[in-house]
Amino acid sequence: MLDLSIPIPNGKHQALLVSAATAVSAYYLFSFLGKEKKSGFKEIPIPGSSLPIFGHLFSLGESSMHTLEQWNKELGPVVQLKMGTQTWFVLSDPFLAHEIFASNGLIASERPLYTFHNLFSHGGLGIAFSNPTKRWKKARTSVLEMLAPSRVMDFSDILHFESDHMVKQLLTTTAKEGQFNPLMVLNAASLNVVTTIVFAQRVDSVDDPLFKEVMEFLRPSNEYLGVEGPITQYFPALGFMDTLLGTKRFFRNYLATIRDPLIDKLIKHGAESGKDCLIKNFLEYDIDPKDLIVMMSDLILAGTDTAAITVSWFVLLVSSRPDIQQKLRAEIDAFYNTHHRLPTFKERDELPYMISAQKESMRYRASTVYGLPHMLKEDLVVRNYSFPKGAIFIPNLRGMHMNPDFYTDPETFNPERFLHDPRTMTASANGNINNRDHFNFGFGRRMCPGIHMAEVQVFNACVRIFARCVVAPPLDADGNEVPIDSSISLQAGIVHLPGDHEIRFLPRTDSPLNESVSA
Ligand code: HEM
Repeated sequence: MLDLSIPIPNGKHQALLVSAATAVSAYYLFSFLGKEKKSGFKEIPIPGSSLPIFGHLFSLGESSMHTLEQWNKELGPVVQLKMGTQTWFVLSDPFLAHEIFASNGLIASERPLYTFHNLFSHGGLGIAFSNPTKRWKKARTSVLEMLAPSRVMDFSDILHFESDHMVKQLLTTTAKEGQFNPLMVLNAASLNVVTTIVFAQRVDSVDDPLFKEVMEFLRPSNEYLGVEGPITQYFPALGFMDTLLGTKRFFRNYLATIRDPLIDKLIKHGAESGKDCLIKNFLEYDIDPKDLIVMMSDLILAGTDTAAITVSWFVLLVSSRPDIQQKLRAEIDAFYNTHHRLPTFKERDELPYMISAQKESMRYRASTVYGLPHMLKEDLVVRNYSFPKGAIFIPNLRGMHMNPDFYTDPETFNPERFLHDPRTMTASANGNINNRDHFNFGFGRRMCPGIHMAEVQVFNACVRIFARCVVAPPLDADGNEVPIDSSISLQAGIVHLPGDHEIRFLPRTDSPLNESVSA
């Protein structure tokens, strides 16, 4: 294990921080990450678009992502970083991560509760940013029960409806605008799945005021709560900067005026609605109202962007690959011609290429690079590594997905990679680590409880997109197709999305569903 200790800032850097008030941020921190330690520093360029704004940075993580991936490649599967007063261990070995998080889950499942996580979770309530206490277990169990495969099956009509609606929007927006970034349409669809199931409420389009309200809630949380959150969480001595720059006040105010009222409104809507929805079940659990707000906001935060970005990466990756799209369409059409309807998730075995391509897309471009950090409750020795109590583990999911000891030729996008493994992602994630497909959903006791719902959502979305559309790259001014560069991405806090791009969804002329498209 190599120790890449990053020193607490010296006087010069401190002065720089204080004088450049608006520049205090992860920018500073990650410019350390962009330098190779040992003798002297090697600068690694940081994308010019990255500007530090009020203590956090939207896109700088892109640089840290490549730096950490490189360090893991050069230095081994565990890189130790001294982040001010904290010790981080960045892990890129899936076997080691499994040993730590799954085999030693009882002591490796805490969350580091930083300033903004603490504010977001109202002092450790909810699920995602709370420690594994009895209360957390009860809250997590309630979510696991409600998102269990049998329950998700009950929501099939909702899931199919939202996928169909989304495809219509993708087609009509292309017809109107020529080409566009589909992320918001995809976001509205994944939001609708969560809000319809939980609160019996949905938005009809990205112009719906409720959608805008939800986006206003999601953005700051995603940015502040990602691994590259504000610098003050690594240097408690700089805590005063949160006050000085107003970041704490901003975040408190944002929670009090945007997040909490929005979630409260959704809860009331669901509770009073005449329709079946999960909030009624949650209310039966006798959960403290503040806790309920945090739990529900965890679900929206965790379940909206992640699923939408997953679909966004998939369509981007195949947009310049007619050969792959042809195979996807052939499977769907064959199913349709036999059954006269589109396949449900239960019938996925008839679409092995689709399953494999989805898994590969999630491996090749995951919607989160680091997932969420875990913290160690007690000292732990695994193999010949010794991890101290309080150590923070950063699962480098991208590093794992590009690890040549786990995947053959990992840098190649190979949709056929998982043809031999049609298991659901839930089965794979809970099975033998040697055969796990990918690591998008994290590990052990903190593994994503929405894994099944996410997989069903992504499956439905992709089936319906390729049943009705040809996905095409954008055109330049001369009308020539310009392939989208999938190496350009944006590390936007918790999530990792494709760089800004445009794409086209063209109606298929050869689809057996053509009549329903024009209907
Ligand atoms: C493709 C979509 C999704 C991806 C890639 C994803 C990924 C993740 C990851 C990496 C974690 C952290 C795991 C860890 O700490 O080891 C997580 C946690 C979580 N996810 Fe998901 N997720 C997705 C969809 C969903 C959905 C649809 C929901 C629910 C509606 C959801 C709810 C949660 C919750 C509540 C947690 C916190 C669990 C805990 O801390 O105990 N996620 N997710």
